[in-house]
Amino acid sequence: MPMPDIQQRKVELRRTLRQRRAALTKQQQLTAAADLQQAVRQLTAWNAATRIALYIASDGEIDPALLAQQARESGKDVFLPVIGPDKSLAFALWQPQDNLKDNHYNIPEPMPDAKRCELAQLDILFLPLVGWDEGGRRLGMGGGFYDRALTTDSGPVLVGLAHECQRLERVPVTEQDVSMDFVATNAALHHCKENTV
Ligand SMILES: Nc1nc2c(c(=O)[nH]1)N(C=O)[C@@H](CNc1ccc(C(=O)N[C@@H](CCC(=O)O)C(=O)O)cc1)CN2
Ligand SMILES: Nc1ncnc2c1ncn2[C@@H]1O[C@H](COP(=O)(O)OP(=O)(O)OP(=O)(O)O)[C@@H](O)[C@H]1O
Repeated sequence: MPMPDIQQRKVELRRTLRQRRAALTKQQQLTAAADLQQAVRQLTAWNAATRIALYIASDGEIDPALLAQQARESGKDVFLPVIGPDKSLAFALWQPQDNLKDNHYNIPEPMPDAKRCELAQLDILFLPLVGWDEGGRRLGMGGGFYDRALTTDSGPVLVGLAHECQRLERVPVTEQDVSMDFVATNAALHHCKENTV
């Protein structure tokens, strides 16, 4: 399929899936966020991890705030994505008392002076996403931020966080799209690596 068709298809799927998660009630969101913890606890890498990155939920995304709290309680450092002027993505330390500042997309991020962590030093990277499939293919918000940041093979375990209702039969991807090792949802931990072709 030529590239423009894939991009167009992604635009349509984003619209559908964003509407679907926006339709979840506050109560459904709270239940999903609580249930997400069961799935994440099944990750082998979770117990030993000392540095993890996640995100501040926006636009109906499943909320990893409880995970952040749990991580800190077990002594892990929690990092958040910070968008650079060159559209790069860095990861900055997020401590509960920290003031955050809204980025261009009105998503709060740590201040510029917050301690950074190299991607290679993270143990687990939890990714926000709009759509996912069993093969670990990821449809994001369309900025390409994570794909550009994840161009090297070595790095953290990549775990997408999502509502089960954001699942697609197959996410259309290009060569630049980075696939995930796992997807943790409100219903299960999906192991993706063995399914990728
Ligand atoms: N919670 C969260 N944080 C994140 C991401 C994410 O997907 N979720 N990102 C993942 O990459 C980065 C931000 N990427 C984003 C890309 C587009 C839009 C967005 O709302 N786009 C609007 C157009 C806004 C505009 O350009 O003014 C839209 O599509 O409607 C939001 C975040 C870094 N932080
Ligand atoms: N490694 C890369 N190098 C340069 N450009 C890239 C790279 N990866 C993605 N892009 C570009 O970024 C744009 C958005 O890509 P895509 O639609 O895959 O974003 P996304 O994964 O949905 O977004 P995000 O990761 O921010 O949630 C596309 O124009 C794509 O070509």
